[in-house]
Amino acid sequence: MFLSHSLSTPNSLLNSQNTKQFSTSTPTKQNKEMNTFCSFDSQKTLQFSWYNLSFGQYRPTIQKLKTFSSSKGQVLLFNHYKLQRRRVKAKFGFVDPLKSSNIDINKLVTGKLGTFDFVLRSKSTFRVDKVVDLEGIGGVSKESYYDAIVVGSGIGGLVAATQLAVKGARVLVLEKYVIPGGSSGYYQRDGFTFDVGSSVMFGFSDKGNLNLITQALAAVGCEMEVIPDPTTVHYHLPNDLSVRVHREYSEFIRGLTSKFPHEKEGIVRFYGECWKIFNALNSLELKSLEEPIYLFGQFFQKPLACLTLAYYLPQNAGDIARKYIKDPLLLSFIDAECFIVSTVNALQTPMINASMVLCDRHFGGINYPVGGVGGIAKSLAKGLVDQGSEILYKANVTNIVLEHGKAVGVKLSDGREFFAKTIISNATRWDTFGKLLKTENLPKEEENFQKAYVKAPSFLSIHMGVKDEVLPPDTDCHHFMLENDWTSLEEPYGSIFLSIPTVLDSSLAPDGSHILHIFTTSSIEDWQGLPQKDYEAKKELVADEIISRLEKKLFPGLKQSIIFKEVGTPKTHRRFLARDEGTYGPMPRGIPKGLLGMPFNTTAIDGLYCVGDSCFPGQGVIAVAFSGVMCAHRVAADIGIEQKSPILDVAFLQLLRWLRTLA
Ligand SMILES: NC(=O)c1ccc[n+]([C@@H]2O[C@H](COP(=O)([O-])OP(=O)(O)OC[C@H]3O[C@@H](n4cnc5c(N)ncnc54)[C@H](O)[C@@H]3O)[C@@H](O)[C@H]2O)c1
Ligand SMILES: CC(C)=CCC/C(C)=C/C=C/C(C)=C/C=C/C(C)=C/C=C/C=C(C)/C=C/C=C(C)/C=C/C=C(\C)CCC=C(C)C
Repeated sequence: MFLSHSLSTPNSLLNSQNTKQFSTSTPTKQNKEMNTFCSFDSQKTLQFSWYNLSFGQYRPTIQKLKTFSSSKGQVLLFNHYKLQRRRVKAKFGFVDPLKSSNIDINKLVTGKLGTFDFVLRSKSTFRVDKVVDLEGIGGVSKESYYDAIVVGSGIGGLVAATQLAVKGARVLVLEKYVIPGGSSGYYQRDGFTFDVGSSVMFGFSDKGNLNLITQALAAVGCEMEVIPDPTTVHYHLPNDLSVRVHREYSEFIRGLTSKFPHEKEGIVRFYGECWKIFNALNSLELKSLEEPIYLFGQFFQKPLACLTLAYYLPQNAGDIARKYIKDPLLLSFIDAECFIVSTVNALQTPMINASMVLCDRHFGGINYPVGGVGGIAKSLAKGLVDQGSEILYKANVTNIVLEHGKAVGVKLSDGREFFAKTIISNATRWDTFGKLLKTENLPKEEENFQKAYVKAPSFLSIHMGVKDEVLPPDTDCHHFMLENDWTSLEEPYGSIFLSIPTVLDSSLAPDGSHILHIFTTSSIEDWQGLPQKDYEAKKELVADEIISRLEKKLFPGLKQSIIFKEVGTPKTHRRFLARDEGTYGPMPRGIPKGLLGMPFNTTAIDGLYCVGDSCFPGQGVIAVAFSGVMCAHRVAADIGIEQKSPILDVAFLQLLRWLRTLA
């Protein structure tokens, strides 16, 4: 795989109009040809370092970059690097810079060594007129010791990594799969680009403080083109209750009150209370709630907003809905509103989380990234590299290495080891503490978490390509369907989620066709222990039933229109996302005290942090983005690149631990 990116953080010197590019090839010790290119300005100042994008099990490390002028007036630049298993010295020569006119400073400089592909990017400054020596590899390079290693490149992990990188930390992200994104990744088949998971993007607008995905991208110089979705979701519910959630809040309220005129006041008051919370959230600068200097600062600057949030922290949406609404059918509708984002009913959904999503869809609106959701992770990964940090794919972390009880590194399934000041796990807490850490006892904190939360079920996903004539005109992008019986809402296969992202972005599918991503909750137990043939047959059978239900209720002729179909089960989620039992995230065992019991990013293990959906505030792409922002702030404070007070920290973290026990 050979990648080329555009350089989004060019150094001012490299930006010079007079920048030149030149190339050469030099045999290495292994006698393999290597071609490299580099750029420099007319003042003969070079700026770059090596970056490796794709390789097998070796990780070249920059040791030295050195330059000299040859008798022919040529400029040569040498780089030593180390392969993980055995060391190889390599020389990189760059010839005749001043004669070359082939300049493209907007391209990252790419190179190849044997089977390795490289990208050269700007970093350090060198005078090109200095003759220097080439020897001197030895010991572990400082370059291979990181400020933070992030295990996993889901949105949670990537946001933590990029936020740290822009603060000046050197980060290494290790991803088991071949592309970034995890549940927010993508895959391509027969001309279709499928989103692995949800296509509903909250926090992706250009308004306010809560557009965390937009902000995470902007932090690393990326901006994505988006398509506004006029309808967040179209509900198709029992008793033919059909509700469209319009982007315009007033239109949504008008639509809902027309179905429940007797509950008009209750509707306005319930959603009004959500706005109170949303506005409080939106007025804050969002950083780590585990960092007391920041938190006290926010209390000082915005006491009302902070007290509002503190008040709602232990509350659930269902209780508040019941204060205003009496009609059981409308309360069931509120359950559905919560279920689609939390996989539990309103009584189990924290009020802060419900408010966040029930308002953001009208405030910033739901926006779909052109080219698919996968572009978000790709952009973040590129931004990370542009900041001088690194991401390795096919890097399956099997162990978190502890030294005197502190997390100091990780070990991969192929034997490679990497070390850092801090380790951040984007694997679920169940995977982190059940698999990656080989400690005998589960820390008390994690025990408490596992007592309060269970793994939410996974999904059965059907990705289909269909002929476009099967969709009526004005079909919405997102649908939620529960046909007959409200009691099936939370049952496996009870309700059906459907996204048709090609309604917004037709470039995702070949002409004349649409993508249907259908998913429904399903548990791994249903799919375990089956011989391969029976497993395949069961997939077909269950998928066929789901498609029949959609055909009956929404799209007559659906089966006949299928061009492509691929069915994934909880086992698929487990395999590709490395999530225990393929779980969608944590789900409260009983009625939680809002968000009070959710752990933040620090863990009982010194130097080990968690990020992602098993951390505060839970499931959801925007939620894990927030968890990434919080984690980066806490880690930055702990490694000394953000302000911290050790005394306050001890007291405050203990207080938070105690508060969680009240949940
Ligand atoms: N699970 C789903 O079905 C699904 C679907 C749609 C959206 N989502 C959303 O995405 C959110 C999850 O985001 P997230 O950032 O917490 O996590 P994530 O699951 O999206 O990403 C975790 C990443 O870590 C990698 N990983 C895990 N263990 C690893 C290991 N040992 N070594 C190397 N890499 C490893 C995985 O391959 C994955 O890329 C969910 O809450 C949900 O809202 C989930
Ligand atoms: C600390 C203490 C003690 C105190 C203090 C007080 C305060 C200040 C507080 C504060 C707080 C805060 C800031 C908070 C925050 C929060 C947040 C941001 C949250 C967020 C959330 C979010 C979420 C949850 C989201 C979610 C979402 C989701 C899940 C989505 C999903 C989707 C889907 C699945 C789709 C559907 C589809 C169809 C229908 C088709």
